[in-house]
Amino acid sequence: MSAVEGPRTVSVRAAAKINLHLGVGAARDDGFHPLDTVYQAISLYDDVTLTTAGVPSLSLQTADYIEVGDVPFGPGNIAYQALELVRARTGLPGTERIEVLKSIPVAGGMAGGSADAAAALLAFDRLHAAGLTDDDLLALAAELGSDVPFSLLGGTARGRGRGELVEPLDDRGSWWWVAVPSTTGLSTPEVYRHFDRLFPDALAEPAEPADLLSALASGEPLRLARTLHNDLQAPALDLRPELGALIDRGEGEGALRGLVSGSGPTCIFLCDSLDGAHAVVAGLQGAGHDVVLIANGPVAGAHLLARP
Ligand SMILES: C[C@](O)(CO)[C@H](O)COP(=O)(O)OP(=O)(O)OC[C@H]1O[C@@H](n2ccc(N)nc2=O)[C@H](O)[C@@H]1O
Ligand SMILES: Nc1ncnc2c1ncn2[C@@H]1O[C@H](COP(=O)(O)OP(=O)(O)OP(=O)(O)O)[C@@H](O)[C@H]1O
Repeated sequence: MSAVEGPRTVSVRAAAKINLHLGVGAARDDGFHPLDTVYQAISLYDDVTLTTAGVPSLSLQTADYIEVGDVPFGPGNIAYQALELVRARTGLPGTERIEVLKSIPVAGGMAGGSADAAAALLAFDRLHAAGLTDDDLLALAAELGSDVPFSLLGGTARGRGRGELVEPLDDRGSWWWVAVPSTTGLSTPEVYRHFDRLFPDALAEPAEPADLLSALASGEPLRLARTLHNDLQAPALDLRPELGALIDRGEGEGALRGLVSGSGPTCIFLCDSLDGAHAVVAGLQGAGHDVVLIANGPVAGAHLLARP
């Protein structure tokens, strides 16, 4: 007599990213921009659950500040694309039910889609015991998007190439951030195109994060605040001028520094402590910003969740 095997389930959690430094060089021949960036994973998460199933399906649950309709269902979803890719490469048969629980703002400059792709890759590997190495997973991740390798790695890391070449960095801090998402997202390619329009003479080589690296190693918030840098902030603010007032307001409420997260429009504020972050939240909510989130970093990259 052979035992009938029931469905198997694996859940993986992946974090949002912010860019503490985002140096952007002139567009390469392939259209991508060379980057020298410092990523940090912060405590805002998406969870991806895969269950072996005869018929593939995708279901989505979102935090109350996320419009479920902003996230594509079916083949347009990057978690689905990640599974197509890893299935093709491993040659493993089977289909899965995908459940995405989303708290990372959509089209917010926080790599929410990349987190889901990274989580789906890792979940597939563990669900099917595919035996992919970390390097295999990083290479597949790079095919899915420039930010996806970092979503696997997490922590604080330098990103070069088009952002896909990642290496961990020494970070002695535990940093407190306030994040203010916008109700309407910004398209990443559109922000890069606007960078090209604003800076037709951009240097080929992106700016390096020299001072930021020593600030991270010091663990001192004020030092880090002085070295935060984002070359996509000018195009993002030009496309969304109201973000400038938000940054000023957050700094007026006591944040050490505010800036646009990646390609925006989410704005992030470095605070000196958790109490400092609560004060900034209260000030921004008082100024009419309904959704104001607190997160700390660095946190881990994509990882399995224990199941009961
Ligand atoms: C803005 C950042 O989030 C900063 O970390 C990333 O550079 C964006 O990474 P991503 O969303 O994973 O981007 P991808 O999916 O690889 O590319 C989307 C589009 O963004 C633009 N893009 C992206 C990365 C890069 N280094 N140069 C670019 O010009 C390209 O138009 C590309 O077609
Ligand atoms: N699983 C997913 N979650 C969110 N968006 C997705 C997903 N799959 C596909 N998308 C599409 O990708 C677009 C970009 O979404 P995402 O949330 O990754 O943007 P982002 O955080 O600005 O990206 P990045 O910071 O990496 O540039 C969305 O507008 C949506 O149409």
